[in-house]
Amino acid sequence: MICLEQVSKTYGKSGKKAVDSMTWNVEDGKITGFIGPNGAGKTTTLKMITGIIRPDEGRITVNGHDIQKEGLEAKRQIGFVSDSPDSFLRLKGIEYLNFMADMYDVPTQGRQERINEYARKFEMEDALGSRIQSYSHGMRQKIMVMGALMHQPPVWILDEPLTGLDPKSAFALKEMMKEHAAQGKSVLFSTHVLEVAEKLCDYVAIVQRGRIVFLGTLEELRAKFPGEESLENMFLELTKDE
Ligand SMILES: Nc1ncnc2c1ncn2[C@@H]1O[C@H](COP(=O)(O)OP(=O)(O)OP(=O)(O)O)[C@@H](O)[C@H]1O
Repeated sequence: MICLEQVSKTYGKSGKKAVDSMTWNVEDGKITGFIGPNGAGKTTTLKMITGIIRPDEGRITVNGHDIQKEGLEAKRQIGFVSDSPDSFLRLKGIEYLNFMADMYDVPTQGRQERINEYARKFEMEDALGSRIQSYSHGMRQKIMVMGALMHQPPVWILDEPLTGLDPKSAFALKEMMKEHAAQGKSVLFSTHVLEVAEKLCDYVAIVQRGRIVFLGTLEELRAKFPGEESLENMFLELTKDE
């Protein structure tokens, strides 16, 4: 479980809060979709949960570990895929996966089996021997997902994970997310694609100008808008500028 208590973040001296007093629990055993308009604060929130940036105020715990005070333990719980998969470009895919496995003390025994399994699921077997810089965007996305999952983290945090994936790989990742949640673990992912959120999520958190404006199941969201069928219209209503 991920717990945020009164978390805020302001960049620079603008005074405008990118994330504003956010209090929120991401439950185990569920897929939680994090949706909101451009600039609403999704990436900032995910980067604070993963310890990449520090909140100005508030507290974040991941499976009971405070990301500020017990960073290593908290980070061990997390597999994070960022929205920009353009890193480690000079490494070959296989080197990157072994690097990630080394970073997280994944035993060599069983490592190759895991690599083979993910490579098969994402049809990356033939690409692992090539440098990441030669990969397409979707392939880079896939190798980042594989790397993030090498240590079998209980908490998955994925920033726009389906962008650029071909239908087969998107299907494979969605199935993996469902299996992970079904094992009682957490999946939190951000998306702009409301159809994906509708089909995949148990819970949605809708963020607008750094604040959570709705948190609950899709049924609860529908109950708020009786007679409205379209998630898009509900989303637009919740996030419209006053
Ligand atoms: N490094 C930064 N420096 C200054 N301002 C930033 C920085 N990163 C984000 N912001 C600002 O913080 C706010 C929230 O941005 P964030 O990237 O978290 O939104 P988002 O919901 O992920 O947006 P998108 O859907 O477009 O990816 C925006 O106003 C953005 O301009």
